[in-house]
Amino acid sequence: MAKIAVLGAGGWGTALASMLHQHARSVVLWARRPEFTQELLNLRENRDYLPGVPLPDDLPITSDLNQALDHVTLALVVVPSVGVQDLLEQLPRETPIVLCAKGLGAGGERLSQVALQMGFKTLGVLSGPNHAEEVSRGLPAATVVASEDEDFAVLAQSFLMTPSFRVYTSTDLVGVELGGVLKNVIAVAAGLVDGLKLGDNAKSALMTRALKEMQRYLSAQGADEDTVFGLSGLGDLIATCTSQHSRNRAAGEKLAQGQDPRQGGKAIEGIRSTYLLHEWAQTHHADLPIVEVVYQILENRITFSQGISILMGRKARSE
Ligand SMILES: NC(=O)C1=CN([C@@H]2O[C@H](COP(=O)(O)OP(=O)(O)OC[C@H]3O[C@@H](n4cnc5c(N)ncnc54)[C@H](O)[C@@H]3O)[C@@H](O)[C@H]2O)C=CC1
Ligand SMILES: O=C(CO)COP(=O)(O)O
Repeated sequence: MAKIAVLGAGGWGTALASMLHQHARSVVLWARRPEFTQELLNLRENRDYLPGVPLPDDLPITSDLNQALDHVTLALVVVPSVGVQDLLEQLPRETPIVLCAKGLGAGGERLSQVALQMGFKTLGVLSGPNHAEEVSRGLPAATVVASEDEDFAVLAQSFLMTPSFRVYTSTDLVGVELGGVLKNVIAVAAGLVDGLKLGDNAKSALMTRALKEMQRYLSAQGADEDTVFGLSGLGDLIATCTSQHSRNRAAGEKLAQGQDPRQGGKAIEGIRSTYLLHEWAQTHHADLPIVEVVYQILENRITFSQGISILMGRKARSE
C-alpha cells in the first residue's frame, strides 16, 4: 500500500494525517520536536494546534524523520512557509513531495520554485478552502492538487481523495499555489473590515475587488486566467475572509482593535506575505492596492480611515 508521510504536526498536518488515516490510508505523522511527539502520543490530541479533535489511537506519530520517510510514496510538507526550506533541506531529493503551505519563500519566490531549485523533481501543491478544524472532523471539503506533471497530480489525487475530501487536479501550479498566498493577505484586510464594523457591503466590495487584484498578480506570474475563479482562488478567498477559524482574518480583527497580532508567537502567513508582495510590487511598479494598504497599516504609516480613503478614492473607472 502507498505510504504517505505528513511532515508537520500543526493544525493542518494533524488534520490531514488524521483524516487520511481514518480512510484507511497508510499514514505517518512527523513532528519536529520529540517532546511534542510524546505529548501527541500520550494525549492522542494536538492541544496546541488542533484542540478538541481526538486522534486515532493507531495513527503512527514520530519525530524520527528517517522513520517517517522509510519506503514513503508521497510526502506532504505541512509546515508554515518560513520553515519549508529548512525542512526540505533534510529530505532526499527523490522524495515525491506535495507542498501545503500558503506562503512564499524568503525572497518572495514560490515555494515550488524553492523546491525545484533545491533539486526536487516530483512535486506538486495542495491548496483550497480547507480549514483544519473542519477537515479533521470529517466535514465535506474540496481542494486542488496541482503539478506541472499531470500524471503526478492524478497519483496524488488518488492518495488524498476520500469521501469527505474531494480532490481536483490542475496543471496550473503557479495559479493554484499563488491563490492561497494572496487570499491570506485579503483575509487580513477582511478582518480589518470586520473589526472596524464597516459592514457587509464593504466586505463584499473588498473580496470582489480583491479577486481582480489576485487575477492581475497571478497573470503577471504566468498563471492561467481562470484558475483564480476555482477552489484555490475564489473558493479559498470566501472561506478565509468569512471563517471563524481563519487565523489571518482574526489577525486583521486584532489589528482593528489596536492589538498587534504578531505578538501571539504563531506565524501569520498573510502578514509575512504582505511584506514580500509589497517588495515585489515596488520592484515591478505593479498595482496591488489592497496589499499596499494592508502593508501601510501594518507599518503604522497610515490610519485605518486613511486606508479606507485610499481605496475608496482611487481613480474612477469601469469595472
Ligand atoms: N490550518 C489550516 O486550516 C490550514 C493551513 N494551511 C497552511 O499550512 C501551513 C501550516 O499551517 P498550520 O498547520 O495551520 O500551522 P500551525 O501554526 O498550526 O503549525 C505549524 C507547525 O509547524 C511546525 N514547524 C514550524 N517550523 C517548522 C520547521 N522548520 N520544521 C518542522 N516543523 C516546523 C510547528 O512546530 C507547528 O507544529 C501554513 O502555510 C498554512 O497557511 C493550509 C490549509 C489549511
Ligand atoms: O488556508 C486556510 C483555509 O483554507 C487556513 O486559513 P488561516 O491560515 O487564515 O487559518
